[in-house]
Amino acid sequence: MAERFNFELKATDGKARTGVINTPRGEIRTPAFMPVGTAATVKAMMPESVRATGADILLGNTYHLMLRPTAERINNLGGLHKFMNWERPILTDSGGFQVMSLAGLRKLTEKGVTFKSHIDGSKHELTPERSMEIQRLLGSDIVMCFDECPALPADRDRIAESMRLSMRWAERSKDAFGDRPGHALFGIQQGGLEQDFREESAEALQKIGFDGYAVGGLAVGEGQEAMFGCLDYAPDMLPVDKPRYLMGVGKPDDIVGAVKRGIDMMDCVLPSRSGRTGQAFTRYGVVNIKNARHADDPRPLDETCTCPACTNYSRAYLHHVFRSNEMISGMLLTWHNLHYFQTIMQEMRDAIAAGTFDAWEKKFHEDRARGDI
Ligand SMILES: CO[C@@H]1O[C@H](CNc2nc3cc4c(=O)[nH]c(N)nc4cc3[nH]2)[C@@H](O)[C@H]1O
Ligand SMILES: [Zn+2]
Repeated sequence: MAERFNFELKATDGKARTGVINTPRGEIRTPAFMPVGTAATVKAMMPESVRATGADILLGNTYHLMLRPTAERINNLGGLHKFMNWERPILTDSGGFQVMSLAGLRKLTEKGVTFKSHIDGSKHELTPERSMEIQRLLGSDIVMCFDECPALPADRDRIAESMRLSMRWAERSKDAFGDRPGHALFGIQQGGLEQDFREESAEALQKIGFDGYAVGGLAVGEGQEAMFGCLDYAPDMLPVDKPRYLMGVGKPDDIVGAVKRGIDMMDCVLPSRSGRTGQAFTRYGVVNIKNARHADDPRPLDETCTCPACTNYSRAYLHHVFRSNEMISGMLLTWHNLHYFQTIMQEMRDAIAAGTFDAWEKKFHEDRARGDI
């Protein structure tokens, strides 16, 4: 077990990279996809099932856990790993993004954000210092700076002002984080879709110095073309020897495009959230299992998939349990989706190591064009 946190680049293929992040709680193979475990659970999944899909690390949320059951309670009970029975690495988001997307009555000042809980209306405050304290109480292995993520579209002045606030908060986050061997603090690049602001943000973060760097401010409704346009230059502005984490992404083709552009880590609610609604991601495209055409289909969801849903059940069964709103429906489809996302991550890690990423990407898109699913 590594005592400290370090990133080893193993191979590159074009801009795509594969490597390993060594942490005291185990290694993270990159490029890595992190299932989202917002309220101390990856919804509908036991932790051992999450591990069985191939995940090395999962994501938790400062915002949700500070409201319920509170970071202090989790700390008193031994920390988030023990609390949720996941002993491998956990990355926690810092709360600012979730406050802006979930909380009510928000007031943003230089100090931080005050807001009302979306659960019970109680009043709370998040600052860089409080966010660092919460993530420390949780026992998070990878801590995110407290930042502000502006909703797009926004005008340049708004984006610049927000990015510069986030850079001042990054400095305060680093000061409050202190020196914690074996724990990492990641800075978050902001700047919207403005190349000059992205450059200014990357320079500001590197002057402060972080263990990893996230590309923030994306996957906020800008669309894939605009996101890829930004990813054509933003990751290159970040240190080559540190992990690069694209927050909140995404659909399978978003993930492949991000890895192609030099991203090492991603997280998204999509596979779990859509699994609960009956939307299955397969090698050949998306299957909405509630559609009547699956009612008598004896085939598995995806013949190439080795997950429990595809190994032991027919489309007809999955269709039935979704139509009858049985709990097993969300469990099986969430497991399948997370398994599929981890399968493409493993295939990309192998392809980059073999120098065959372009050929792999070509087949990835050809398979999805088949359409007869
Ligand atoms: C596709 O899923 C939908 O879209 C959102 C994912 N998109 C996203 N962009 C993000 C940006 C940031 C950021 O700039 N800073 C911090 N600290 N955290 C972030 C978290 C983010 N998540 C989900 O909420 C979901 O509704
Ligand atoms: Zn499957």
